[in-house]
Amino acid sequence: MKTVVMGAGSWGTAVAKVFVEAGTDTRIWARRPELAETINRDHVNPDYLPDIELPAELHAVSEPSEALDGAELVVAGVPSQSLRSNLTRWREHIPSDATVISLAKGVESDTLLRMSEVIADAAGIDPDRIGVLSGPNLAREVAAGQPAATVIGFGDEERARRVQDACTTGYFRPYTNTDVVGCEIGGAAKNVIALACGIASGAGLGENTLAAIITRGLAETTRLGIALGARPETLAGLAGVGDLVATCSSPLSRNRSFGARLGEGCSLDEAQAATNGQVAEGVKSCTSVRALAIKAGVEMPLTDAVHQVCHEGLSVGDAISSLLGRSTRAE
Ligand SMILES: NC(=O)C1=CN([C@@H]2O[C@H](COP(=O)(O)OP(=O)(O)OC[C@H]3O[C@@H](n4cnc5c(N)ncnc54)[C@H](O)[C@@H]3O)[C@@H](O)[C@H]2O)C=CC1
Ligand SMILES: O=C(CO)COP(=O)(O)O
Repeated sequence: MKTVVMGAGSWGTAVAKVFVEAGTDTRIWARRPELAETINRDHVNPDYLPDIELPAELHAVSEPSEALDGAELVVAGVPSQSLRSNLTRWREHIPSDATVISLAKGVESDTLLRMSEVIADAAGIDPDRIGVLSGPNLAREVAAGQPAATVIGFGDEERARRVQDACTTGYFRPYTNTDVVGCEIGGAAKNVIALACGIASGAGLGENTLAAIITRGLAETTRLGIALGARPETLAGLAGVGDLVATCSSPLSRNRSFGARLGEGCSLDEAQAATNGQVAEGVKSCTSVRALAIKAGVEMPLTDAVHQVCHEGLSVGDAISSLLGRSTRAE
């Protein structure tokens, strides 16, 4: 399955390495020509994964037309809020029978569309050909070859199996799942809950608090998923609880680290400045996930609190008091 990964950030680069190591003919598109040159010459991505040696077979290009030429599988690896504008540029070069998967974990701000819906809308691709790859996959750990599992979500199971074959290695184990909605909601919502965990941890709170946030975060994510047509088992699986636990627990998570800076008292701008250009998707998705929940008539108190802390000036102390001040109820 001739594959191109469109986006050479940390996750796009790690995923391209996995596909090459699974024996798949793989290219990577980097926006900046100098990064493509460095990957080809030095077999390293110095900005995002500086200490990881990339396979010599991985060829990088910076022209979308060249990258997409003859691709049977297109892996979209740019951040959620830039996916639409990129697809508009890639659209005419995507082969008409190519399969497309998204790596991005977010919900588009203006439209509240999930990433697979953005791909269908912006590139005019049949939804049967669109899927996602989502799971507990911190890029640095996967790039280092540490054992990890993930989910390939497609409505069409046969297509999911072909992608699964193209990225199975001795350390990377993809499972298939036909519940694309569940995979996407799990991936987008966990970033928001990881921000909440970071905020709590930055404010000096301990493991009991974090366990409560993770567990109640899963409950509100599952409520939203079910309201949008997801299967609860998906949210109890790798793309749900698996990714939630990895992201909420790891110091490698950009969302958790971003939240920790807010919890320590940094402003949103100060926390943003400390990311070195890396994306913390939950900062924007807290607002779009909250809006999706309001539209679906679902309560998401943690997501609402994260949105208010990030974008409405609510203090961390007031957010905690307001969450604990909610009326008591059965679990
Ligand atoms: N890093 C990780 O561990 C994982 C990330 N993801 C998801 O993968 C997606 C991509 O994230 P990363 O690769 O980690 O991001 P990153 O922050 O490492 O890099 C983002 C990449 O997108 C490029 N980019 C940024 N704005 C762009 C634009 N407007 N047009 C074109 N390219 C643009 C950057 O140059 C960079 O190559 C996100 O949705 C993230 O949630 C999913 C699983 C793991
Ligand atoms: O999605 C991820 C792990 O599965 C990466 O999380 P962060 O974007 O918070 O680093």
